[in-house]
Amino acid sequence: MGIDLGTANTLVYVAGKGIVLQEPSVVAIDKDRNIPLAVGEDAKRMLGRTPGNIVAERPLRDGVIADFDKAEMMLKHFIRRVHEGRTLISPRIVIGIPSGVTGVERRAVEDAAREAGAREVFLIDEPVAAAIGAGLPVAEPTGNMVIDIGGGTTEVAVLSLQGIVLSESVRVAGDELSDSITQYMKKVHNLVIGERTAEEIKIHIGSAYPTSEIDESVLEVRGLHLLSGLPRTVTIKGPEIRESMSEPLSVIVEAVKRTLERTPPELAADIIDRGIMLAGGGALLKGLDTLISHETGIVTHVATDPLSCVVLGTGQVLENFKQLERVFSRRSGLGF
Ligand SMILES: Nc1ncnc2c1ncn2[C@@H]1O[C@H](COP(=O)(O)OP(=O)(O)OP(=O)(O)O)[C@@H](O)[C@H]1O
Repeated sequence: MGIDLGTANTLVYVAGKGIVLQEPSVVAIDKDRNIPLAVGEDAKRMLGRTPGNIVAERPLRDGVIADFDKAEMMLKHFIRRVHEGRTLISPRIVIGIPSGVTGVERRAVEDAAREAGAREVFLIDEPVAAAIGAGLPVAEPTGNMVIDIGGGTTEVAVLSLQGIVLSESVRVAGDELSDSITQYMKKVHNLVIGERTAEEIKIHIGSAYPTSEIDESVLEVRGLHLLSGLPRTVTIKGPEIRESMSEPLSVIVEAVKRTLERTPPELAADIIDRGIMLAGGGALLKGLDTLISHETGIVTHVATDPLSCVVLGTGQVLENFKQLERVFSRRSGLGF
């Protein structure tokens, strides 16, 4: 089983079957009895809408486990669901984790997977998994750059010969972009909006670079008016939302530039030839490829299915285990 245990979404790949589960990483708990009431999509619908005795939360923050018990509950639930309620046959699990995490954070993911029933747990650096899942020829002695923009972390990595040559991980990604929209709505429109609404605004009229489609679009947003305290609808425009996200976007662009500056010349030449690959849900932000291309002068592509790259990569590792185990344990973060 291959798992992308993400801040925003968890995906599971089963060898021979493909992706069998794709759910938001959210758990809703009955506080009185300490049992999960809902996990995944059902729990996400409860975010910000729960009465006092129920709490709906994300167990991961910035790509790492923030609440161990809830993360374990969630993993157990997903693994059981994949096994369709049958008794676990103690699977071997390959999990993608951000490359910049500490030893303690790695251990937390490994422990949660073991507690959830895994027989063997192997951790793979997310940029490596994303590159494999995006179809980059990572086995060749050529430089490839992948930028994986998830919910909590953005990872920029240069890969060659199946390993990470250099990487940088910043804890600014899709969720930070949504938070900037929330703050903007409050400050400029006096409108208090929830997490889900901010994400919907980003997906519908958010952009990183001007395009006529976005710049002419408007959206009606509902929230609570700060001054009157009453529900209100406000109309917003594409360009103001782009402007509201400029700060976190520049943090991502700077991380890419810093990584390029540190790249050895031969690999840098390869990256100029091959271009940069964008993966992760954040790659779906309109115009982000154009912004990175414009800022770096290097052609930038968006992976075919950015949200699935990491889990597809873990799946490929699983299905070619013997072949990849040798290479990964020697060169990068798989197994330790
Ligand atoms: N169409 C879209 N436009 C812009 N952003 C999007 C779109 N679809 C998803 N996202 C954003 O992508 C992010 C989730 O991406 P993904 O599922 O790759 O993250 P993750 O793997 O859970 O996070 P991490 O890697 O940080 O642990 C969220 O912030 C979400 O709002």
